[in-house]
Amino acid sequence: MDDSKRLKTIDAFMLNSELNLDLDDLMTLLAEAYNVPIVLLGIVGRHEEVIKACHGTDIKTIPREHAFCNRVVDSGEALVVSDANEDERFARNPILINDNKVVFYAGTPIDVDGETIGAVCLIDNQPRKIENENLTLLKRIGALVSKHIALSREHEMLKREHGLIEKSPIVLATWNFDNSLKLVYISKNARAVLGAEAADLLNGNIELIDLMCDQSDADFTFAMQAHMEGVESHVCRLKVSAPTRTIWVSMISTASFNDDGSLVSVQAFLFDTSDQKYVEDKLNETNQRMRLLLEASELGTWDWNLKANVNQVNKRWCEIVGIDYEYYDSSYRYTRQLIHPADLMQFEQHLEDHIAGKSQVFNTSFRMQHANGSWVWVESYGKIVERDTNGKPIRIAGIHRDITRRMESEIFERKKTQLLQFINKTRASYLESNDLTLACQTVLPELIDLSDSQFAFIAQMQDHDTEPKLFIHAISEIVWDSESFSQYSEYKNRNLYFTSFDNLFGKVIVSGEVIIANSPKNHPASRGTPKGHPRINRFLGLPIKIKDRVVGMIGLANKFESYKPSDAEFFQPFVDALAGLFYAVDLERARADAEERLRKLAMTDPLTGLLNRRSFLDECNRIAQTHKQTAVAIVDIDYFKSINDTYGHDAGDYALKEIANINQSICNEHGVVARLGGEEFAIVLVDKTPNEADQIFESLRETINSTQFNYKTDRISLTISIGVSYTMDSFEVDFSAYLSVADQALYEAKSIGRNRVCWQPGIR
Ligand SMILES: Nc1nc2c(ncn2[C@@H]2O[C@H](COP(=O)(O)OP(=O)(O)OP(=O)(O)O)[C@@H](O)[C@H]2O)c(=O)[nH]1
Repeated sequence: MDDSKRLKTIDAFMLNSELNLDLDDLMTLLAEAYNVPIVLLGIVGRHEEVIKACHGTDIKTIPREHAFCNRVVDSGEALVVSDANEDERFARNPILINDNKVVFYAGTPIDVDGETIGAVCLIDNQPRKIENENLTLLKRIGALVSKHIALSREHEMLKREHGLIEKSPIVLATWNFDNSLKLVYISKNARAVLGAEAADLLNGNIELIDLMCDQSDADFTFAMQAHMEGVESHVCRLKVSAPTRTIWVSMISTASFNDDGSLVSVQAFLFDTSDQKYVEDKLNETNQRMRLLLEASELGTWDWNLKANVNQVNKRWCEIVGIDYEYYDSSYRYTRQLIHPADLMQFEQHLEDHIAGKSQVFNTSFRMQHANGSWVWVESYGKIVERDTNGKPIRIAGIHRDITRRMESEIFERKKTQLLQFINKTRASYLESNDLTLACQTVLPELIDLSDSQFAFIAQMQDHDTEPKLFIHAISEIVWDSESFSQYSEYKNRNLYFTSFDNLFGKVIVSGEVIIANSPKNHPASRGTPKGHPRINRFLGLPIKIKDRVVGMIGLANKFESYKPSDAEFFQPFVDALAGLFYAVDLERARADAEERLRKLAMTDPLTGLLNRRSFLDECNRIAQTHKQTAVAIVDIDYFKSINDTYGHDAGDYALKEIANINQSICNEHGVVARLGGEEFAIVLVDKTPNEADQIFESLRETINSTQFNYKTDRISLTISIGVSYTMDSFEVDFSAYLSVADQALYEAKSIGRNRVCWQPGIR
């Protein structure tokens, strides 16, 4: 059968000798009453029956399988065996008590918690009978013994519990209420814990409240009063003067009440928590010291609850950003909106990394907006200080340090270095490309970056023509409609000019002064922006000057913060560098113009503007590279000396210029015309057959022959003679030699009557 439940009821102490039932006298009484030699009380365990009280034997245990009582336990009923010898269930039972076989047995069950755990039995070594009423009496005695055992067990358990408490540092106390609370129990360890004997406390020699010092007697009275007023449980901490030292005792008390709500009793645990209090005090002290230290060290503190999204800060934190502590809004959203937009992403990335466990600490620097509108640099250092049961961070705490001064000087130094590099880059770019526009375009993005602006342009004045205008070397791409698009295309083609100066940037040019407009629409010079143009919130115009003459400007717009005079000062070296470059470019341009003029002068005949002999020969050699058929002619005015003589030298000059013009108008499109000197011209015709060339020369001769040259009041008629040489392959030809050949043909023309075209012999 399954007797596990029953065995559970018979716990260890019931089987061993610890539980002294003190029932041996009862067993003797029963032996006498029933007139039997042996009476015993046995508890049947898993393997044996343990005799807990007996009369007439010293036996301690009986193997379970031989125990008659086991039958009682199995059936839960009383058992009477009048003669075991006659009963086949027991006939071969080897059990002997006092060397005698058990012959008579009458047992009644012992029931505890509804389980039969053993039996009280009468035993004899002779057959006997038992009257019914005697059996009933035995059963009643069995029931009484059952109760006694249950009570003994409970008593033992309580004793153990109390024993435990008495060895522990926890004092258990009970007060009963009868008009007032009276201490009716206090565990013995009161002496060890509170330094007063339990007996003294119980009989009133010592009052518990008298042990308490400072305000603790009031706290104790308050606790008891609270229970009398219906409070069920209460916790307080009491300072107690124990004989050797003062201790801190925590008291947890609970009250029990009648159905009508009237107080019955109060039970309390009192335990020494001095160590804990010491640690707490130390912690408070440390915290206090930390707080003072933090305040003295100018550190702001923050404590951010991630769950509630609330950021608690101290006064100093508020001071750093100029906020009144009383009006501080602890929502994280508020803190977030104080952070500079340019720093926010980095700030949140650091935070995320720390929460995700990627960094040991959260440590970053960023700008926060001060209540006065300026930006302060803050260094933040924090750490997760609390996690939930799943290990998820729920609190981060840290400190803030105002590092504005340090950062501003660091940034200023860094920017200064950047500016120098930037200026060098501009110069190097110009020197490398000899292209100022390209140099300006190259550095424009860095200029925007360095000035924290959104837009910028670099422009140079061009007033070589009558209308002054501003040439845009470089400008941010701002396109919002087709017109601005074509403007930007003009810029790409290096053809964008600003011509109107009746506006904000014009003011820079006209006044030659730095213009700072942090609210441009309110500036008197502002004419607004075209419809569709991105908003210009802030503007800084820097004039570029050479010896007080404005030669250009830099325009910067939409810095996140206000432009300040210090910005203009900061960029002055760059402005000067640009002025230097503008000056260099102007000088270079003037030098190139002069050179070009000189070159042209060296190449041309001053009277007629035609090429001179040397440049004519150069031109012929150039032509020879690409053209094969070339006719070379020398044109000479007939009897020119007599023109000079008759009409004067000026008239002669006039005639020379007129003939030069006719030469050009007829021959230029076919080749090159030059004046060789005196009244002699040279003409080269290219890609013409001898006949085609001859027609052109003939037409030239005829034109001059039929033209009347009017000089002042004089009517002058002229003729020319032309000598022509010709080559089919002009490559590597010596044109000086060909000129000589043409000269010979000219001589021929002169000698046979003038006003004619004569060819090199053998060509036509
Ligand atoms: N007005 C003027 N006369 C010049 C210039 N250069 C040369 N002459 C003159 O041109 C004249 C050339 O005369 P000649 O070489 O004798 O020849 P010609 O009178 O044209 O006679 P043929 O060539 O034989 O028909 C000289 O009187 C020069 O002084 C010039 O630049 N201007």
